[in-house]
Amino acid sequence: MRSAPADGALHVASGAGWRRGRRIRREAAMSEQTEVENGEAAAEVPRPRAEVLPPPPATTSSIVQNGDEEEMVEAWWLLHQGAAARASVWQILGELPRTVRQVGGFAWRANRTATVALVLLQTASAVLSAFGLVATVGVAQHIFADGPTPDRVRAAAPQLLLVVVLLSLRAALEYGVTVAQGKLTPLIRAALERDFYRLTSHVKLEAVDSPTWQDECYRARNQGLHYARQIVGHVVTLAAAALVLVGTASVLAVLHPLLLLLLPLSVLPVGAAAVKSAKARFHSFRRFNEMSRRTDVFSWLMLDRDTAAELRSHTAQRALLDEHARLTEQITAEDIRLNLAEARMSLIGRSAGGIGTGITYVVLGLMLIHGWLPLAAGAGAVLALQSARSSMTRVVDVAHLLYETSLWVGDLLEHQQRCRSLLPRRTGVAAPDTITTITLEDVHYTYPGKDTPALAGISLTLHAGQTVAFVGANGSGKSTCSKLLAGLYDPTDGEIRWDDVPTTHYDTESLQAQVASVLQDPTRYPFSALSNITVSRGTLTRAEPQRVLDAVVASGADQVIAGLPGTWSATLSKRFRGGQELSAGMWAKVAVGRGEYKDAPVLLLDEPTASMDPRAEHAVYQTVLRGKRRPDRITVLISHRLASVIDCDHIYVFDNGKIIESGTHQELLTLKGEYAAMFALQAAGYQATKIADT
Ligand SMILES: Nc1ncnc2c1ncn2[C@@H]1O[C@H](COP(=O)(O)OP(=O)(O)OP(=O)(O)O)[C@@H](O)[C@H]1O
Repeated sequence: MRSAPADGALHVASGAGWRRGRRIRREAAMSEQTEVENGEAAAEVPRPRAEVLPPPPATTSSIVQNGDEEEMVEAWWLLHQGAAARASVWQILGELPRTVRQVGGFAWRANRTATVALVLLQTASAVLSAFGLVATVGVAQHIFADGPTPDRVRAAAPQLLLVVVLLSLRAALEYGVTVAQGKLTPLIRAALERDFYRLTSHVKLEAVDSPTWQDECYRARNQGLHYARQIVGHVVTLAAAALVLVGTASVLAVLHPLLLLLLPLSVLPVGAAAVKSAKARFHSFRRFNEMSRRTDVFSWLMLDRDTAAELRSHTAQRALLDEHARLTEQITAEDIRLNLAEARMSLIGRSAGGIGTGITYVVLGLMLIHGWLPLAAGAGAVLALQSARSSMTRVVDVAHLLYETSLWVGDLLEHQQRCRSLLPRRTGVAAPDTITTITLEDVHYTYPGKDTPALAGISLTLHAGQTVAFVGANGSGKSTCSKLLAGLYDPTDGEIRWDDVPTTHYDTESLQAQVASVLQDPTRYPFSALSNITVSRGTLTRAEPQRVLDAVVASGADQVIAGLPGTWSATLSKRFRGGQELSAGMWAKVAVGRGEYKDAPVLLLDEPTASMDPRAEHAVYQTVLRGKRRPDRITVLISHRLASVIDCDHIYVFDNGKIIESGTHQELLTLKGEYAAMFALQAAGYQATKIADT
């Protein structure tokens, strides 16, 4: 690093020192300008590093080509889609106990009373179903008995009444099941959703940078949470159908033990057909989904407000419509093909089921002929077997659905577990709320998944009351360094110390709370103007009125907010009715106001005024940087407009993750290095205009 011959006095901490230093530096800047006019320093303008890029091909595809199914199948978001179609019956059955236990756990934690009620009511309903069947058989026995018809009907009447009572009771119990399920489902989903957002919004920034984590997160949110909503319903339906099957078996055993043998004969072919058609349905669903996701991209581009202006200005609507139409045609053809395939599958299923039923009735007939079974019991058996067959179909369908659903929910839970391991450091020690020095010692930082470091040995010391600037070419590491200062990343090597205590000693979040960052591209919160300021102190609903006002006056956002209908309560987003749209410069003022309101001992400003008009920029520098609303504050300014860093106490010039020069503006000009060259280039632009004007 080329260091300017700085003496300690240049690290001005007092207000008087700041102003004196400013005057001296101004004079130096003016004499430097003369040098620029002579064209001396301009000769050292750094050359951009060159990479050789070959020319592109003449034709290209958008996001999907005909026949690129392989790529679609392997897309990460499809991980579990169609898993039920691929799994064997044993795999599906093997997963069931675990899933039921898991869902039971969710339900128990969400609401114990509703869970107990659900289990009891569901079981009672199944028992009533079985009794209902027995009562129906009783009715049949009377109807098929010997004697005159009026007598037989009269004899059947009490049993008939019992059937009606049992059915009504069952309806009441099922209502109870629906109510308990209706309570549990939203509670479970809300609990999972709360956990999901609590964990994902707290994980280290590095994790958020990782594409793998992003993929997982997207999948967990879009699929996991979606399926979590359905899983209770699936378990309840499966339990109901399975209990009815058990009830039916008991009824058959009561009618005649031999009838139990007829049960598998009747339900297994139906079950096999249901397995086949469920697999076909899942397979088709998966393929259909893959394709519609592609069209969604185009639909979104054509509808979204953010893309609307550019789309029109490029007159690119036609190109997008063509791609959309091409994909829609493929989807339509696929849709028709799948519908026909499903129809064929259903025909095969029904035929298999029909054969099974035929065999059952033949056996039943033989039993009746040989007198093994009274006619009335035979009629009851027909009813029982019919109910068993429809329950079996339901069991198979729901078991498939539940299998796939449980994979997605399992994915969500795994993601949550991973997030727990990615939470920021918790040492139980809070960072101090006043800081005298921040020292970076040989700090290295490499972004996850990258080979080259973004910071390669940064050493510097920042003092309370100082304003320092980070300058340098794009991608040289300035923002990364400020993020490390903000506690958003930890060095991969080297150390950061606050008053000689390594920052790893403190809770990460407590460090972050002591740093106000105004980032390059500030977040445009779709909240009220007031919440857009208070959010920096971790609240959207509570404000310290005078402090808010001082902060927005300092940043110039007071004029922005005063001009909004509704002022403080105006919603800053057109996405909501009555919302207001701010310009980029206005947003920048709001963001600086937000940083000021935090009133932290460290303020990091990453190109805060890039989109502001010259007057607004000047005002921000006067109040935020020079006005020193907090005299003990360490302020770091990142800027490409070198005119704005002239007055800083110290300037660090970054290049390729290293500091190559540092000093005051004057010292750096004297050094005639990279900074002097960049400054000369910018100053020459203004100078040329001045000369042309005169
Ligand atoms: N989140 C990230 N993940 C991976 N690499 C990143 C990330 N952010 C920045 N980088 C890389 O780190 C290097 C330094 O980037 P950084 O944003 O710190 O530069 P900068 O000096 O602030 O640039 P600019 O002046 O353009 O804002 C660059 O090579 C950049 O591509």
